[in-house]
Amino acid sequence: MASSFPNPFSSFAPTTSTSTSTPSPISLHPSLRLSPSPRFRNPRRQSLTVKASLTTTPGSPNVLLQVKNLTAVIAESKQEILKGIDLVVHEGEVHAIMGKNGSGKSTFSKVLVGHPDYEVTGGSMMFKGENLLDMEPDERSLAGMFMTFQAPVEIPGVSNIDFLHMAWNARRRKQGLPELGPIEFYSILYPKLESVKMDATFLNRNVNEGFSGGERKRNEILQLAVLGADLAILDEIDSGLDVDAFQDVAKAINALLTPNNSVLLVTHYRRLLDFIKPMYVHVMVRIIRFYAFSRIKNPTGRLNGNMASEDGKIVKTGDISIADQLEKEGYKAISVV
Ligand SMILES: Nc1ncnc2c1ncn2[C@@H]1O[C@H](COP(=O)(O)OP(=O)(O)OP(=O)(O)O)[C@@H](O)[C@H]1O
Repeated sequence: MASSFPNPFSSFAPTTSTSTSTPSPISLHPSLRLSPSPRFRNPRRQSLTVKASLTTTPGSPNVLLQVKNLTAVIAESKQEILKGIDLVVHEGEVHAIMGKNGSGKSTFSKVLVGHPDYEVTGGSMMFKGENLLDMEPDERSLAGMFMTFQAPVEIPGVSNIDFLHMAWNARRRKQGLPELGPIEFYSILYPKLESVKMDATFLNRNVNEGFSGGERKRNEILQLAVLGADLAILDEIDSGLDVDAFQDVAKAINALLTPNNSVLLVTHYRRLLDFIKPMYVHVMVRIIRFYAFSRIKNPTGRLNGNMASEDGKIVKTGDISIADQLEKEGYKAISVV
């Protein structure tokens, strides 16, 4: 999607409070408790009954995320973007989603974390056995979801360190643990800064304000490293990174992988998958089919017919060889154009 999607939390008035006991009502990252807003409430959340059952064979990894026949529209225009997504992610798995521009990859990622620009119109999304449709964005984050955005937004008036500290303490509260003061928190933060090779001066700058594209991406990975996640959804984390930053970020992500947490990578580039190795590669693609409704040719010499697109779906799933095939042959290897 275009690099300038709106701040999902722009409807919240920013505060500059640095108090750790009273969470700010604003935040880009939903780890911070947000004041509930009707805009965030999914009007269908009560009516969409999830029938998905999360069954696991003894000894096999637990299902972390199960998405069934998910459909979603743009909240404002009601244009349907997701047209029946199915996806299962187990603990410890890395999945990559590839696909042509505009096929719905970012929309899917944002729908998973509850972005208010979209409304779910059907299907189900279960995370750790809980119905995501019953959870606000901050609840999804506190349950262990984390998303890095293609274009991370600025949060004027909130320093990076205060932001991380508040988000950290929000997680602690959720876990029933005592909050940490600034000094204790810094001792946790400092090694993470080193792990993503980020200069400490970035901590006192307002979140993403004036950051270069690559610095924003690195800052997102710092947030992930500090807060942790059971499911990290990384939307084009590789875009805009120089060669060194690319490797630093990939290393930092790999260092976060455990047998219990999972990563969903949205990427256009095979190269990232050399560093962060996915077990599954899914392709979302705009398939355009031509249906001839008459054998009679029109004056241009073409058959009369209709074009129908089948985007907003995962059309193919496999291993890394799919990414190799796309690299060599492009999406025509998969789509019918
Ligand atoms: N808030 C929105 N308002 C209007 N159109 C939108 C909105 N969100 C998504 N779309 C449209 O939905 C389609 C899918 O967009 P999305 O950003 O999900 O694609 P993508 O697969 O991530 O693309 P890219 O690879 O270019 O990032 C596009 O045609 C996009 O213009």
